[in-house]
Amino acid sequence: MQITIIGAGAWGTALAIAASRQSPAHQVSLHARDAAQARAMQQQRRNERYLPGIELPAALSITSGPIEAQLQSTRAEDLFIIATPMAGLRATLQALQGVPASVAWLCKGFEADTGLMPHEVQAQVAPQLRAGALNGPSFAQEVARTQPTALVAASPHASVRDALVKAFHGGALRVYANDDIVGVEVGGAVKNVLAIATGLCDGLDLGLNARAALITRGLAEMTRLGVALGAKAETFMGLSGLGDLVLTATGDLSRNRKVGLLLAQGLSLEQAVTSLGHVAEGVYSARTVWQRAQSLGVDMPITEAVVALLDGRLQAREAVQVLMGRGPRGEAV
Ligand SMILES: NC(=O)C1=CN([C@@H]2O[C@H](COP(=O)(O)OP(=O)(O)OC[C@H]3O[C@@H](n4cnc5c(N)ncnc54)[C@H](O)[C@@H]3O)[C@@H](O)[C@H]2O)C=CC1
Ligand SMILES: O=C(CO)COP(=O)(O)O
Repeated sequence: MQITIIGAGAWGTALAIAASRQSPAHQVSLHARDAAQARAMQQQRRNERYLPGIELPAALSITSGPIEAQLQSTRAEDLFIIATPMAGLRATLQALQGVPASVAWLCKGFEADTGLMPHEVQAQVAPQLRAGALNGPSFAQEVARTQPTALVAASPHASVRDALVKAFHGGALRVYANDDIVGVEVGGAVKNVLAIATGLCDGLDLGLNARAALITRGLAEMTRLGVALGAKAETFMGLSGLGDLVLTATGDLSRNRKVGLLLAQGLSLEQAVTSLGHVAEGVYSARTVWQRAQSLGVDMPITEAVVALLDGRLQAREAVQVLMGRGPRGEAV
């Protein structure tokens, strides 16, 4: 099986390492958009910019240049992984149009301009692809260090789910299959917005009770949106819902949580985003998640407060007051 990972950021690099270790029978290549970065990785056998301190396996090949050049000999049993942020998904899918292989993306968000979920972007630009998403609670650094991790392979196509399991399941990685791609993608997008909120909550020292309340009520609003979009409610109790929400909201490796912590310290959004050196998708998807919820009549008060904060319409403590000032209601989702 040829596995081509497009995007040499933290997560693409970690999964390329994991796939290389998984089986000598798999040929794995990691494609960087920047030729200089690719050359540095080839020489140093590390990705110091995005995943410092981790050795790249000798069998992993590093490429760059137009991806179209690598598509000619692609077979149905091969796998392309799109490891760019959401902002790069549309163009990468366009480049992969017509490949016979399975395709899966790793990005977690709603497209900033259109509000579309990743599989909806694919339906627009490359509807003939056999495609899906690989999600779940998974910090790149831990996967690269071979720490135990469970992922979820989501696709309406059994062959795509199977290709993802074949490529990554084994050793320290477990890959569960799920055909509810809407639920998996809503979980992945909304948990980033909620992680900004919990980072803010912890940065303001509001306490453990407040954090538990945010996570639980965040899960309720994530589920409401997902069900309104056609997802199964039980998906939100799984790896891409509760699992990734708990990880990202409480784990200090999260870039989205860090944005909340930095905003609470008084940094501007621009200062917070720049200081990360990595993408924090919640910053770019919060507004579209909120707009999509509004268009469906779904109540998402935590997301609404995060959007007001990111837009500069509310200060951190005012956002807390708005949430605490809401009237009483029943707990049911
Ligand atoms: N880092 C992690 O632990 C995890 C990240 N993800 C998701 O995977 C996606 C990628 O995340 P990371 O690798 O961590 O990001 P990163 O910030 O470490 O790296 C981003 C990579 O994408 C490239 N890139 C940036 N904008 C691009 C564009 N418009 N077109 C093409 N390439 C572009 C950059 O050159 C870089 O190689 C995000 O959507 C993130 O939410 C999902 C699970 C875990
Ligand atoms: O999606 C992730 C873990 O599953 C990574 O979260 P951050 O993008 O917030 O670091």
